[in-house]
Amino acid sequence: MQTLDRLNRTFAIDGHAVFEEREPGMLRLQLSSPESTATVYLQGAHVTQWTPRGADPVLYLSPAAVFAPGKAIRGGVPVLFPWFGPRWNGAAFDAAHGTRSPAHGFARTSVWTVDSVRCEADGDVVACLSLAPDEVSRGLGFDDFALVLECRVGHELQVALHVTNRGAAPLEYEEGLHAYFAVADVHPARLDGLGGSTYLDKRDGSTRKVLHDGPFAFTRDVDHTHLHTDAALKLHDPSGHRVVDIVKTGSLSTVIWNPWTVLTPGFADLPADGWQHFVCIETVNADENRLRLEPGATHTLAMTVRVKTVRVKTA
Ligand SMILES: O=P(O)(O)OC[C@H]1O[C@H](O)[C@H](O)[C@@H](O)[C@@H]1O
Repeated sequence: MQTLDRLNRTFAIDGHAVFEEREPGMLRLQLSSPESTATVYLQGAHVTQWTPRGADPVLYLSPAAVFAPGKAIRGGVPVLFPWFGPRWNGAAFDAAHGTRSPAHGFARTSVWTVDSVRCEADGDVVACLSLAPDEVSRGLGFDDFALVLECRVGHELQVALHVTNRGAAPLEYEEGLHAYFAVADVHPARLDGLGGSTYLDKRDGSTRKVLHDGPFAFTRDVDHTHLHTDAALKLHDPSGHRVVDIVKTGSLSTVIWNPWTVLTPGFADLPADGWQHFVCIETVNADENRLRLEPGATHTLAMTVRVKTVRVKTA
């Protein structure tokens, strides 16, 4: 059993890693490197904060987020496994098993185990958490996987999800690092890297479309699953005077999401103006990019984030 005391006795590193319980039943790990700080909740192995020294937080965390056992946290980097959005065979599975498959899978609401916390020679702090099958996953038909989430905090944030198939049959799954990036104002924000890519427009019945060339502007609610793309992305946030670089590995889908004014009222854990202050840019394998992992094989999905401040020219 991972109690606060035991976690601190086993893994705390003076000045670099400490466990806390700010909300009842919600243990979290505070990481601190010379270059940045981060917070990781054990529920979901969920990074809720990453802040380079002297900068504003790079990840958006909803001021109305709910921190309670079993509830998904709105913001940061939710880890999605073994399906993205609604389960692809959800209706059939649920009917056959008399159960209900939660949106985005069970990983984000499961409590992960802390395996290690370490400081590297270059000052980076690295935490590894794991998730093994339990009653919940077995009830949903997933009995033979091993997940490891590795979070590296330094001048970059690196989040890697390693999935291993421990079973005798192929493991089919979807996965995602559903990152919420903070922007000072979404209106002038632009996203580079998806021009010309094919996507499913979920706001239009998942119609298949091709994105125009050049930067993408956020002008309304958006929910795109871009397919067959491993392109690096650049989020320009002129009001925040910064550019965020997002590099993906082991990912062929990129999801972009913003609920705008239209959908925000449907989210009790988002404030009315929340949509103006984030865009989700998600490192994913979903839909046509769903994975099939052979017995014994491991796949790694990873996202690396870097921030550059853009100087404001003064006359
Ligand atoms: O409310 P959640 O279950 O966290 O999902 C929030 C959003 O996640 C992704 O971006 C999906 O593409 C959206 O369709 C979904 O609305």
